[in-house]
Amino acid sequence: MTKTAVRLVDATVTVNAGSSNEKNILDHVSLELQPGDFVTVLGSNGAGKSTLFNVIAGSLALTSGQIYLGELDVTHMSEIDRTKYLSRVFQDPKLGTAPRMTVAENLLLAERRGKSRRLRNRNLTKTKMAEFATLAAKMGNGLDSRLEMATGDLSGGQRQALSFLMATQSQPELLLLDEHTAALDPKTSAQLMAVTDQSIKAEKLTALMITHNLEDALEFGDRLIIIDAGKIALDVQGATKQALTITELLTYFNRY
Ligand SMILES: Nc1ncnc2c1ncn2[C@@H]1O[C@H](COP(=O)(O)OP(=O)(O)OP(=O)(O)O)[C@@H](O)[C@H]1O
Repeated sequence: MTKTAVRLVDATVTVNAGSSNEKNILDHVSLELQPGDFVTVLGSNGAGKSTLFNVIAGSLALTSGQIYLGELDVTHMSEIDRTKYLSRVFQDPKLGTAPRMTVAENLLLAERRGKSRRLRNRNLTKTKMAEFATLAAKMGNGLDSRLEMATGDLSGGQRQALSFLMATQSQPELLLLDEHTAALDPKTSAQLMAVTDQSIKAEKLTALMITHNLEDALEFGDRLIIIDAGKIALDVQGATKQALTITELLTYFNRY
């Protein structure tokens, strides 16, 4: 049997059950990712992309179906407990970092992902600061020279780069990127996207990335899925993904 990184079996979320507004916002979705898969996720507004991420992360419970991380059935595991295995980066740079803490303190906190979150600043030794500077330097945006700056004083791009670093620094078994470059200007967004791609490849991370940028969805990752009305409407990988065009992708959006 092939090892899986994440597996959804018939995952369904029903809202307004029993009323005339009853709806499956996630509708019997079965999806399996192998370790190292980098999957881009497209879909129109309200299609169910965030719902998919919410059920994987544990912030929304399934009505029926199962979710596995590796071999572990996490269907009923709390969101907090799932952070031992997965990380999520949101669109808003303010989410995911503590504003009054310095960049180095945030990185120290992220190192303790899934363990006790008690922070001891004496752990920020010279060696640790040098290690964090090397880590931050790979973001290529000056974050490494701001390790002692309060995170709330960073630019949006630097803060989002920090969120990404924090999400990846302990090599999560699954990385959820929820439109993580959407709030950034085009240059900053392209820079973070390039670092994202490099990190996922270098660290062989398994990742799902929601984006509304069709070019990014085609350029990055080795698999692409489109969510439509809570279902997977398209799931392509390898050469089939490479052969996809923007025009073909648009046919999935022009139906509405
Ligand atoms: N708790 C809830 N109760 C009722 N309806 C909900 C709930 N959460 C989400 N929905 C609905 O489910 C549908 C899917 O929402 P979701 O946020 O997953 O879409 P999305 O694809 O992420 O959209 P966007 O691109 O706008 O972020 C929407 O119609 C939304 O209004």
